[in-house]
Amino acid sequence: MHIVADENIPLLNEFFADIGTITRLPGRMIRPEDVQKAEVLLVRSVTHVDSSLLANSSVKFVGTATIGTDHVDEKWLEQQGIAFAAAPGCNAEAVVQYVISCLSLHAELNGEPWARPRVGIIGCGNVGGRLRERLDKLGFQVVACDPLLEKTAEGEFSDLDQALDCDVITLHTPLTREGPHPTHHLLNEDRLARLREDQLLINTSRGSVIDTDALAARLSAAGAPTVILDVWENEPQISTELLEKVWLGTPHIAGYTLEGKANGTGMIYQALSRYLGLPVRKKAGQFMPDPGLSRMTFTSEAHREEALALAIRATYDPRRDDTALRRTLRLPDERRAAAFDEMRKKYRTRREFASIRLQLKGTANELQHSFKTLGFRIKS
Ligand SMILES: NC(=O)c1ccc[n+]([C@@H]2O[C@H](COP(=O)([O-])OP(=O)(O)OC[C@H]3O[C@@H](n4cnc5c(N)ncnc54)[C@H](O)[C@@H]3O)[C@@H](O)[C@H]2O)c1
Ligand SMILES: O=C(O)[C@H](O)[C@H](O)COP(=O)(O)O
Repeated sequence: MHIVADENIPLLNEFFADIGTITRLPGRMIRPEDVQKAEVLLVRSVTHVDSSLLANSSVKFVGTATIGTDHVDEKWLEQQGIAFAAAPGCNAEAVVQYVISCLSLHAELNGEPWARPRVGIIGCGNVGGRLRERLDKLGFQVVACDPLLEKTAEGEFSDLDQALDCDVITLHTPLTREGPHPTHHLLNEDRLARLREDQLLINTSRGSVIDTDALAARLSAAGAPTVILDVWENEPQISTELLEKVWLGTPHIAGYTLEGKANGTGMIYQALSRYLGLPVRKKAGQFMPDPGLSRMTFTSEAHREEALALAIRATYDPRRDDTALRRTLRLPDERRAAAFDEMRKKYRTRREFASIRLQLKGTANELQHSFKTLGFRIKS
């Protein structure tokens, strides 16, 4: 069996070498001639999978090792009888931890208590739903907006305007252009105009959920909100004007923990195995190496806010990725897009909170509760 795969999918050999022969290609460069004789195509978010790529191919199965599926024409695949599998939720935990790190950093730099702001979560699926639960347990006031879920899911939901009125607004919708609640340019000029200077807006969903030109203009006007962007319109050709104006900008890596990426590969391996009628023998967890940092100790002196900030930041500090992305502003225009992709390709090994075991010596129960809620492991 011939498998064509994006070279940035981790653990390709470990999961797929005994299923077929793998041809690895840069995801943005996969062409119709590359897949013509392939039976299986494995991609990440940068490969557009549609009739123009697959019409003359022998591909029978497409897997994307990502949560987002806006790069795949699922309707066309279905019409052609081509099986399709994505990896829902694979890196949801990574994105939740990215948002929590941003919230913690913002609170610390503004001298604000950690759990004070009201957080509006727009889109409450795998990422937003998990974030909602986590923040609820940590004592945040959460305003959840998800018009597609509100009729079926438990819990209270609010409308978009209520979510957009919160101290922090965080976007977790898919990118959609059709249906009753399309998200393309959901945050348009009109909605952006209503945001206030004291608000923090975080986008880890897809760049086009916000209108770039309108946001750049809003950030140049008086009373602009603080903005953190992980995702951008027209990646990898992102707006340098916008990057200069946001508080933190990262190169679409919110989901890039080792666990998140490996889960994505593991999920499409499972789907392909089931499709081929093969036994599912491997799991992402078996390929996880020991983390570089595996233990931290806090004593009874530990102040809750500082201890949480320290542990969160030791695991992930968004300023590191922001600094690296901002360095690309110095490059000539024609090299910037390649640098964006290169940062993602060579992204360091980032681990999740659960990879760290905390030793708590006589600390308050409240601190222990917060650490556990965040997902750190506590050494008893
Ligand atoms: N930055 C990253 O690295 C990264 C990583 C993972 C996922 N993502 C993006 O985040 C998105 C969300 O991920 P997820 O796993 O939570 O997806 P999901 O499909 O589990 O949940 C999305 C939720 O958004 C809701 N929704 C749809 N349209 C909406 C609207 N107009 N207003 C409010 N809610 C709406 C849906 O009902 C659903 O509950 C993905 O589609 C992907 O594009 C980005
Ligand atoms: O949808 C997702 O899962 C994420 O956006 C994913 O992390 C994107 O990473 P890429 O596929 O571009 O490597």
